[in-house]
Amino acid sequence: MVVAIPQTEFKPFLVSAPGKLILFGEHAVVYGKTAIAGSVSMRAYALVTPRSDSKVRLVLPDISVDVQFDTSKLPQLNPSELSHPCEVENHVGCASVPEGPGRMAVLTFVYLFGCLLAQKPTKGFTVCVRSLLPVGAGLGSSASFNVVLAAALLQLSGQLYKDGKSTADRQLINEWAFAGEQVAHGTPSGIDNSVATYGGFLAYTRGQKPQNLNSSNALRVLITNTNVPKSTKALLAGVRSLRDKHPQVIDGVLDTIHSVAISAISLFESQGEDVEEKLQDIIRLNHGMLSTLGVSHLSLERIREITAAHHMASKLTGAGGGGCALTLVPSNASDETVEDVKRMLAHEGFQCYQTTVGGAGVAISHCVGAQPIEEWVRSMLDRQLSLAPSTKSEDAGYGGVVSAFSILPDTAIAKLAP
Ligand SMILES: Nc1ncnc2c1ncn2[C@@H]1O[C@H](COP(=O)(O)OP(=O)(O)OP(=O)(O)O)[C@@H](O)[C@H]1O
Ligand SMILES: C[C@@](O)(CCO)CC(=O)[O-]
Ligand SMILES: [Mg+2]
Repeated sequence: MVVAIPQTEFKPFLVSAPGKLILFGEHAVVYGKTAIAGSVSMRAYALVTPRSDSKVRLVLPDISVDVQFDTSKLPQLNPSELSHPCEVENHVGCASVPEGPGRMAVLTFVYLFGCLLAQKPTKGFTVCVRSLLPVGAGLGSSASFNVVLAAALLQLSGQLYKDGKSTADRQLINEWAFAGEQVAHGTPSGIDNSVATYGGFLAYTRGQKPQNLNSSNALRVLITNTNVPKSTKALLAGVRSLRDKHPQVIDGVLDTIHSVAISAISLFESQGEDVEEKLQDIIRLNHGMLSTLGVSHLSLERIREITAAHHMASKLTGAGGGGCALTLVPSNASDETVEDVKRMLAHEGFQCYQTTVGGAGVAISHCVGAQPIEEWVRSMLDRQLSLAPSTKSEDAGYGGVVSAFSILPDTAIAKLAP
């Protein structure tokens, strides 16, 4: 049963969740094949603060959204009466949802609010989400956004019993975050929200419990953002239509991608001398298959060329069509070589990130006592960033996040409005 918390009972709280890096198996995972992915150290943060009126406000400075609704105007939704979460479009009623790039994010909020909170009289609150992840670049920014939003609304509805720490809490967060991904993308596999919820390094097959991978091979990975915008929804639809036209051919490609992921699992667990070389091979093979599916881009091919000249294999990661590429850096590559590659990539206008793979999933922290909110947010960000050991706060744009959050509470949040 849903029990909404009266506003006076809740103190501000902060939810965070990581982005993800898919090493092998994107797209094929949508069709029931296995993929391998891990969390990255860059995270999304949702700060939830109470209000004295009955409005709910959603502030998304990263995509220039600042909307406010009267709780009584938002639709009550029963998920079992909608054939798919994306149908929320037909139920927004008189709640005005902006056109443009923020529309999907707001619709997701309306959907989750309508399912989780609208049944009960709910006092007002503000949710502000900021992210250290590049938006729409293949690192799972939508999934971490959906995980923090789902966790925040579940927390407000009184459905989390252990602040998101128990298996049952995480399962619930993951289910609702998946619904959020469905609002935006139609047919996601669930891998992105699973990584953002559980964190770690895992093999994922749709409908099965994710399998934790304990890689004995510490991976050195370079992520390069092409800065070419792409639409995950359109790329998923493109692969679907190709498969509808040529089912046997495309199923063969998807099966090969599955075999690549299965080989990768055994390589991650083995110790042989040739493991790294074989991983480089299957990275190239996996990219070739993705290119066959039509989801590569000239910019991604350029990254492959530059890194190949330094004996490093690269592939697209995430939905493709632009976004990011990952490069496996051989353990014997000198720092000088890596810096050379990074310089050449930067020269082409690409942006490189260095991150570790694997780290904590969703985390919720509450503001307690009389601590000023700005101080508390800063200390929480410090603590939550330290969940991902390799992230240095200054590398990750920490200052930007704090300044967006620090002008909360609500009276000052108007300054964030575009
Ligand atoms: N910081 C954010 N604030 C608000 N909305 C966000 C934020 N980050 C992501 N989103 C939502 O997610 C959308 C981008 O999701 P999309 O799936 O296209 O890219 P991605 O998740 O970064 O890449 P991929 O799915 O390939 O890993 C944005 O248009 C927005 O709706
Ligand atoms: C392209 C895809 O496989 C990964 C997007 O990060 C889509 C999905 O699994 O939902
Ligand atoms: Mg996404």
